[in-house]
Amino acid sequence: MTTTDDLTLSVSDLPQSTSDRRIKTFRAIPSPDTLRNELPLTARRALAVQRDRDEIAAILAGHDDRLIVVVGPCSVHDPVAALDYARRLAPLATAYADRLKIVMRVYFEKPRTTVGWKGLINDPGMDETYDVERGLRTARSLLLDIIDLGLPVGTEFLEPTSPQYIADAVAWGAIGARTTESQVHRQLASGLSMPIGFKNGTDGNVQVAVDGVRAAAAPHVFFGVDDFGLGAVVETVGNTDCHIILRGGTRGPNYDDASVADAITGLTKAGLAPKVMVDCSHANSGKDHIRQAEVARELAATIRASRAAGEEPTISGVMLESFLVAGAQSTDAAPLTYGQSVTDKCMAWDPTAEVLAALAQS
Ligand SMILES: O=C[C@H](O)[C@H](O)COP(=O)(O)O
Ligand SMILES: C=C(OP(=O)(O)O)C(=O)O
Repeated sequence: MTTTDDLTLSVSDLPQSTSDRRIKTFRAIPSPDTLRNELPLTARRALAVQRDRDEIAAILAGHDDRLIVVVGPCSVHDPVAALDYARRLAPLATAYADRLKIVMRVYFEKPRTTVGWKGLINDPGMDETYDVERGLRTARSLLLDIIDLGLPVGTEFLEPTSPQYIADAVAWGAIGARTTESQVHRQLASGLSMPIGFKNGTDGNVQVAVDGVRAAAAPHVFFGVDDFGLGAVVETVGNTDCHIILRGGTRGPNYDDASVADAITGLTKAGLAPKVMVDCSHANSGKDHIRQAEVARELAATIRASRAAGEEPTISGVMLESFLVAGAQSTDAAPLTYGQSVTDKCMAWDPTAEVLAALAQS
């Protein structure tokens, strides 16, 4: 816009636009409503999601003494392999249903320490073509297929507006270590319809996760988009089904008895339920997939000891990074190994099944 004051400027003084100087493009994508209508949740699936959310919330509140186990790949890059994994997991979820609440990890958005592949929604081809529309469609379609196998799905919420496209199908969510202190993510969690776990910070700080749980329990007003993709002011009621996840940190693991007791003290002081989920991967395993199984067995022994002593275990959930094939490969491996992670190293299927059996016995 030009004002009378600007008329004193010579043409050579006129600036270029000061907006969007570092934006290459804006690409339109379908609205959440369009995608949800194209790939509907259906009443039967919605009933399953609601039942799973309620059961998970009851475990977190101490009203159900089963153990939540969030298990699956670090990230989904190949929906066929993810569904293959889900077909193996579903019978175990049924077999152990009286002792474990198994939730499949179906992570589409990856927070990076610096740069790297940001997940299937952002770049489904893993080739820097960033076909986000395809990524959203593939992600939603996979979630529906997994629900149809009878498995609840868990995912990390990273982009503040992507939940509108998939969250109706999600039974449990996570806010990661790199975003647990972010106001934007705490506000987001306050409006999400499922229980949400806040990871401790990458430096091992657990208080930031406790603060995240408290912040998410409160109502918030913030910027967002509505179901039709229009900018909107979002008002939430707060989410009281949140909990913390111990994932270790730069100073080492934090799943030992003393660290768990410290975390419980922090939760109690904050007036929150004395329950934690423990991530057996990340800094609790030194990102060593073999070590993950050992961590899980140690946790199974701790839970068993609490029960033997007549105490209610404070560990109400366990997380495992697991895929069909052990370890990890680079996103540009050619050819890619079917069923192997392209982000963090994962446990293979057989040790995963053994660990699930050990957890069920705890
Ligand atoms: O869980 C996955 C990774 O630990 C997380 O996304 C960070 O990955 P990066 O350190 O390889 O970027
Ligand atoms: C990124 C993850 O973990 P964290 O936030 O604990 O690093 C993850 O669980 O995929």
